[in-house]
Amino acid sequence: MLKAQSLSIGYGKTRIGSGLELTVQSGDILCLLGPNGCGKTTLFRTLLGLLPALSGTVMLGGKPITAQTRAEIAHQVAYVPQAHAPPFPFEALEVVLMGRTARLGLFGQPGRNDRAIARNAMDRLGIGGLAHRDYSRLSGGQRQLVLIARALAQEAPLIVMDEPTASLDFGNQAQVLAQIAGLVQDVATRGCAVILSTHNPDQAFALNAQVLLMKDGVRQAQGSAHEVLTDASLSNVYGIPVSVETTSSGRKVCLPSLACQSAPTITSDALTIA
Ligand SMILES: Nc1ncnc2c1ncn2[C@@H]1O[C@H](COP(=O)(O)OP(=O)(O)OP(=O)(O)O)[C@@H](O)[C@H]1O
Repeated sequence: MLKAQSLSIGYGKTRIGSGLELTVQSGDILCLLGPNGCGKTTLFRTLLGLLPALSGTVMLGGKPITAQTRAEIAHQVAYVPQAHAPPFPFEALEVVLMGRTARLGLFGQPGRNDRAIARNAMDRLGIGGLAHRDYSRLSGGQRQLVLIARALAQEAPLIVMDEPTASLDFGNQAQVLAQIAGLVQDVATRGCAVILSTHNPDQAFALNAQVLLMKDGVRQAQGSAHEVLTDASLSNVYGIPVSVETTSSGRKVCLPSLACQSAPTITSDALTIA
């Protein structure tokens, strides 16, 4: 489905990361973890063909992504960005219908089938009641769910989500994680795959995901959450003592030390918090 080899990422002459390798197949969940500024969004933009790789290759559906049109890419991969308020007012349903764009002709208008698919996607996420609300006036969490519904309406076999739970409340975080788990198992979606970034390593355990743990644009560890997320690797990447514990129900959780630390450093050439 998606394969990246020897990938260097960045902006013009500014290299943000290098030596990145990943393969995603139907039914996979790949979780990108790493500190602020380590290059997760830059990697996403490169994998989506929105940003040229500085070197290396991204193959989507067996073809170089650079050789494919936006419409071809959109048939294969949907992107859920972090939610921002748009400058123009749209109904939430219209935003979800935008997921159908690549399936319409050049001047095509969404038809009854497209509307049904968009409504289904909203119902599936429990936000059918928001269909006619002004998207720009929804809460951050509601907007995030609308963008996830837009990706579902796109019916692409791979969904890339940039911090999909960032602005969601506790309950909606669990709901979205459950949807992600359901998507990759669901026969109706023919076992799609999901790549997501998160700042919460517990989510990688909850999803039983594959993990790419990054720091300064470089892979620190890669493999199943259970192999990769250890006290040592998390402490190293986040610069604070972290302990991975197992709950009485057998689930693993990551507990950062709250003892006073020296100031955390945001990686790369980004800010350093004093
Ligand atoms: N358009 C750009 N031009 C140059 N540098 C950029 C650009 N956008 C981002 N960067 C830099 O690239 C680095 C990686 O940023 P990126 O957004 O990929 O990190 P991230 O891991 O997604 O961070 P976060 O977890 O905070 O969202 C940062 O140092 C950032 O300042």
